[in-house]
Amino acid sequence: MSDAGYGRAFGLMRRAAGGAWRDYTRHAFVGGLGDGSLPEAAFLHYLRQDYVFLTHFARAWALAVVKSETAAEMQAAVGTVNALITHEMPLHVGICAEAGISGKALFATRERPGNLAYTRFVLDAGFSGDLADLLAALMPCVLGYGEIGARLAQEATSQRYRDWIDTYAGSEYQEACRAAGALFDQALTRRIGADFEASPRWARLCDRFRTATELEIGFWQMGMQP
Ligand SMILES: Cc1ncc(C[n+]2csc(CCO)c2C)c(N)n1
Repeated sequence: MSDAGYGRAFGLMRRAAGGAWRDYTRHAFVGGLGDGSLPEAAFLHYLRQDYVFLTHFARAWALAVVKSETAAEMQAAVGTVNALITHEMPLHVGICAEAGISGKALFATRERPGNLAYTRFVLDAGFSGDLADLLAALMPCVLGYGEIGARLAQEATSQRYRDWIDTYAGSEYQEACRAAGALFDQALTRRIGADFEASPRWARLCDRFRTATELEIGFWQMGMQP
């Protein structure tokens, strides 16, 4: 598969991540969303953990505002902070409420270690590095879900998790992925030059991308263990 139009840096890092990318985007949890075999208890457990995840993910995008060097970078980052807090997080609250999980129970969710490791890894990439480091850690999440949603929309054999699939396969999210990929290319070009692979920083940036990808695999794994 190509980079799905999510930009040049993503295509290169995705390839450099090797089997980890495949294990993330074709995990058994993803297969269960597509064929409807994922137990509801696992899905709801995942959603509750994901709510906590999004809280810290919004903090990481807020850090991207802090680490921005241009108005365009600031605008892209703050737009994502806003989308996360005003759209994505209430969506989780709504789905959980429909399933009988109150806001109080959702907000009291205890964070699993793998969840904690992932978001604090991303935040640390930003605290200890620049916007290139931070975005390398953020991209597997943003673009991986875009790729998974687009594929499941074609291949799903069950309607059970159709709403979840449609959220990520939809044109609005796919457009957000193309914008994130463009931001990533521009931020890297500004900081390491246009010949990404020739930069002395490239290997380390690829490492951050791969580690975040491995932490996504761990997140699916956690989702299957309510
Ligand atoms: C574990 C986990 N990984 C990725 C996503 C997807 N996601 C998180 S934030 C966001 C919007 C833009 O940053 C998207 C698509 C998720 N929900 N949970």
